[in-house]
Amino acid sequence: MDEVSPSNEAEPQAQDLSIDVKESPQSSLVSWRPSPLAFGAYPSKPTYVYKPHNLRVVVKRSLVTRLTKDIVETYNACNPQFRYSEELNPKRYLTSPSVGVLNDGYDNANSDLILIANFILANPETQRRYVVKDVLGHGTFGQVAKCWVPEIGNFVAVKIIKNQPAYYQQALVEVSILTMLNKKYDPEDKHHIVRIYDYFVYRRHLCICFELLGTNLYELIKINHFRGLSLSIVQLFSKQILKGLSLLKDAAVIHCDLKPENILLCTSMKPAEIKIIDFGSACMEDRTVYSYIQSRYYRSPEVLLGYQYTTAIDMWSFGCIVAELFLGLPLFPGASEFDLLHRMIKILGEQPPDYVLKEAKNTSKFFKCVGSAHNSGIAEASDGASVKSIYEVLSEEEYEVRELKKPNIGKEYFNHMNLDAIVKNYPYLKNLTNEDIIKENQSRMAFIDFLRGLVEFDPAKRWSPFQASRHPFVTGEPFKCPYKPPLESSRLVVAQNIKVNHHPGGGHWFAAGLSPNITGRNRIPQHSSPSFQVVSRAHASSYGSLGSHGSSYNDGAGLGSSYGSYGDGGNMFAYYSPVGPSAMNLNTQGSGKILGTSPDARRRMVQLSHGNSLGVSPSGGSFPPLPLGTSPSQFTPPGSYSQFPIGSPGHYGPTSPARGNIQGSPLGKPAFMGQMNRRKSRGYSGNAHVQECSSSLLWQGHHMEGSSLSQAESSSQTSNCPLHLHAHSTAMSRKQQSAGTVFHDGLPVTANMCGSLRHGSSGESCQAVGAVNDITEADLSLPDPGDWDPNYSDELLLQEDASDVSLAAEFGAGMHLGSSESLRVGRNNHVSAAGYSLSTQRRLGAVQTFADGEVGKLSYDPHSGHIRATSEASHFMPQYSYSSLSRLGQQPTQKFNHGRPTPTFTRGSEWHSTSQPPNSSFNSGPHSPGSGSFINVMSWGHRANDPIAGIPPTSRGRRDYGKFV
Ligand SMILES: Nc1ncnc2c1ncn2[C@@H]1O[C@H](COP(=O)(O)OP(=O)(O)OP(=O)(O)O)[C@@H](O)[C@H]1O
Repeated sequence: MDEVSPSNEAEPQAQDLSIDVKESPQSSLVSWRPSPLAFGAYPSKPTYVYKPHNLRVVVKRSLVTRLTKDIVETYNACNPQFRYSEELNPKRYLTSPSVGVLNDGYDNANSDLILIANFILANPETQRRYVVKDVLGHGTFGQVAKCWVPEIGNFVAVKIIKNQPAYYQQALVEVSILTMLNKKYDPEDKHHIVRIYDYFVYRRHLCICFELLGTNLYELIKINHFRGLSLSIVQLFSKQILKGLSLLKDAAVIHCDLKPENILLCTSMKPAEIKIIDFGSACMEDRTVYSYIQSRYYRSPEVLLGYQYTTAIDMWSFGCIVAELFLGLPLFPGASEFDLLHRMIKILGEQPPDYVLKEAKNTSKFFKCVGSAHNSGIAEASDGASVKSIYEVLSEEEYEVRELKKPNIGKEYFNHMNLDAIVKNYPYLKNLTNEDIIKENQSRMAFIDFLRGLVEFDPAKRWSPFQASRHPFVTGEPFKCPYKPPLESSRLVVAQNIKVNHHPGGGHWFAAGLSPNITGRNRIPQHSSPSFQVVSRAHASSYGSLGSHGSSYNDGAGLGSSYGSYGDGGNMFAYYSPVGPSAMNLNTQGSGKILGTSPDARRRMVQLSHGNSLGVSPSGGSFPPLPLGTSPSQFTPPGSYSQFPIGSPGHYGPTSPARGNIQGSPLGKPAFMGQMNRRKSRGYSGNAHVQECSSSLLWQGHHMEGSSLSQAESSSQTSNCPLHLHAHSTAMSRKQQSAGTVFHDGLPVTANMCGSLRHGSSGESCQAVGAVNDITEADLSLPDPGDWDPNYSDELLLQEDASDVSLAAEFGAGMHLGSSESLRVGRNNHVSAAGYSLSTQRRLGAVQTFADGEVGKLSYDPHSGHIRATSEASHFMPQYSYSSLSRLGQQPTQKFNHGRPTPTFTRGSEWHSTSQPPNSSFNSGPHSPGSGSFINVMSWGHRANDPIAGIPPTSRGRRDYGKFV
């Protein structure tokens, strides 16, 4: 506030008398020093003279500001003996646990770099500094920190990968794919794919620098109390996601983990913009090595059934996401794969086509054959109408007999178990006029038709991003009749090399796609659907190898170990060398460095110089590229040298590393299992995870029972945790007093809908903690999506979300990717062309710390819901996520920002287990919890007044695979 200050002449006296003296902007630049008199007796009369002609406007700093900003001087004024020492400052740890046990004490037991506030990550090559300010999230791969870049004057997000070779390897895939997408396919940043700015190795951690984004769509739904968003917002997001997906299709990249958590709001865009993140599971379309991909709720039928998959699986996930955006709840919240499939069949009123079931490797797990062999192929008539299939889905009992275990079945959320009815009967906003309702109905009809083209069982009939983007729901054209998509051209992908220079390992990349020396692998497999029409054309934007040889991750010191894998069209090789020279910093005689070096000369890869090594396998074809999508599991035990065939997509026998004859993992068997689990059974339920794992994991030729993991999980999941307590105490439950929307003649008759929240008691919470493993959807209740806030507006919600976030959009000057190319990074920004290659020298510590014992102890971390290796009790360390609810000006909620993965259904667990299911379009059927009631009745719908603390602060537990590090 501007104030009038005394004259200049009087100022010195005034300063002597009080620290509350007014300062001019100029004087504030001069360091203010409190005088000892400031703490003396207050003078009885002013000692300065008021002279009107010397009046000037000054800005007054508050007493608190001065005392705290200049605290050291204040202390000195109080006590001249006081000496400030930075070392004595208490550290604000951002990583949990914060005890350094690995990597010379830099890493915790989870191999995460221990971060404290203002920790500086530095790119050793460019000297660019990233000052860690907060942790944004946690994922399988490590931590994502919000960092300030002083050089640029802006924030970025830095993903700090765990210091383990498996994660390092896979993170390199993310770097390479994202680099390719950014540079080659989307140089102008128009396709809603996150921008990658930089990457480097710091204290043995690969650090990947991204543009800073905002809240993810799951958090957005959560902030909205799991009420769906309006169709106009769903349309807006759909359009943008489709842009991203069409880019991925052009680039022949499958994201493999599309879900609301991996779609983030941009921080500064108006209208709201979103971007797709997390390419850590992505793979090239012709390198579909893994059979267990996608988070369960968003898992496509072909992945579930073990059929060959393409970019079409992302379209399925996309369909699930848009449905969830509208409904506020997942469309197929399967507690197990069996449950997932049954939900799909029920809601869609169909089942996968016979041609898929005939070839899929898991068909017998879920279906029985009820027709004769000669009937095969008549599952679909020529006019497209389905005829009786020769396959019938197993009942629960039949499944149990076959698999010797009961399938996990989740709660049924929807009263109406078919897609059309679920959407049509979804509660309307209150106070809509008749005209609004008619419009809404029309939009819903278009939306249903849109969804039907996405969650289509037949991958060959499922719409492509291009086809979907022409749908009236997206274009906004009037919807009159079922949409007939334009004919989609298929493409012949032409191999072309893309090189990502200056890989942190030094030099050439391991392959991230095709290599010219791999023949016959650069064609996207076509589905053999009777209805699929292919018009082949040359692909304008061809893609190819991002590199050409295997990789390893290793200490620079001679005692390090080297890991690597590489493959070709028919085989994939993996190797491990316990004493291999550093793969990350070995220089060959040429300009390049070696990745994947083994002490065995036969396995050593010769690095070709950058200039001429595009797409060429480094050793004359002996070490063909590592396919994108490398799994942490691709490591072999010390000294071993394994080989397992890759095969083509869709051939899953020995194709997946999960089924390969790898002899073991340097991380230890449990570690390997944990890593495999990441790939195997993403979803929510820990039980389901174990179940899925045990049913299909083959390792060393044995059937993996999963029991050890199961035991580990269950025995470790009983730990109490204050956070959990908190989470449950703030969990909401609901009671829907009356709700229901009857669709009648196109117009809904909206019943009186209201609901309430209550905070669970701590006693209940304790129980819930103890039984965390038992928390399944069946125990959970729902928020009431029917109890709408008449004042609610999506736009307001989005505004709120974006309002408090530091912007990264201006970032860019000087940020660069690759070595010599100018790259646009983020909107409005250009990166400089200054090259940076990364020094990968391990300056600190000589030996990589991957001892079996360190990773072999499983425990359940109730903070995060992760199964993790622990060596000691984790710290109870609150963190306030940048995307946490506290950003909305609410009571900050304690947040352990470990990210989403959890072996339990944490999303569901956010609701109180005794609450009553809604009456509206949500079912209280056989799997629903019984009746319950809200205590402390609170209005549910009024967002502005909602106690945000009532929303559980827990991180997003969205996967069911065990976290193992
Ligand atoms: N660019 C970004 N800006 C803001 N937050 C981000 C950004 N990238 C990641 N995050 C946050 O960090 C979390 C983890 O990131 P990400 O999904 O990339 O990690 P991950 O280890 O690959 O996770 P997953 O376990 O899903 O594989 C995200 O959910 C998000 O909350």
